[in-house]
Amino acid sequence: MRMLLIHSDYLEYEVKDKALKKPEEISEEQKRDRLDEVLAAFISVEKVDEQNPKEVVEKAVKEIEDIASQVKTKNIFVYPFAHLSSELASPDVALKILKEIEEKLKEKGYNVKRAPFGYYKAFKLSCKGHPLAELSRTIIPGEAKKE
Ligand SMILES: NCC(=O)N[C@H]1[C@@H](O)[C@H](n2cnc3c(N)ncnc32)O[C@@H]1CO
Repeated sequence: MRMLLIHSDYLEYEVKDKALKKPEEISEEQKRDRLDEVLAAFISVEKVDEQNPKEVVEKAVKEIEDIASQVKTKNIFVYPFAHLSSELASPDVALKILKEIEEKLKEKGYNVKRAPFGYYKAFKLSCKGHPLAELSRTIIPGEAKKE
C-alpha cells in the first residue's frame, strides 16, 4: 500500500464521472463533500496487500493515527487514489481495505470521511506547508512473499 498524507486547511471533492464499470454505489450527498482541518490520506491499495489485508489495514491505521496525533487533528479523509503505484490491487479488495481503514479509525474516535470509490473526482486541497504537512508511507504485509 502507498499513502500520501497531506495536512490541509480543508479537502473538498465533487464526483465527475465513473472511472470503473461498476463504481461504489453512492447517495446524492456523497457526490460532493468537504472536511476542514483535515489529514487527507490518498491511498493506493497494491497487489501485495491482497496477501494479508487485515495486517495492511492495521498498519495503515497505526500510521494514520501516528501522523494525526503529530499534526493534532482528529479529522481524517480516506481518499482512494490509484496513482501512487503501478501494481494495484483489484477494485474489490481495494474497496474492502479502504472501508475497513475508515471503520477502524471511526472506532478509535476519529471524525472520518471517505471519498467515493471508482470515480473521477474534482478536488481542492489547501496544504498547510509546515514540515509534517506532506508525508508518504509504504506499507507491506509482513508475511508477503518476496517475488
Ligand atoms: N483519482 C481517481 C482515482 O484514483 N480513481 C480510482 C479509485 O477511486 C478506484 N481504485 C481502483 N483501484 C484502486 C486501488 N487499487 N487503490 C485505490 N483506489 C482504487 O477506482 C478508480 C479507477 O481506478
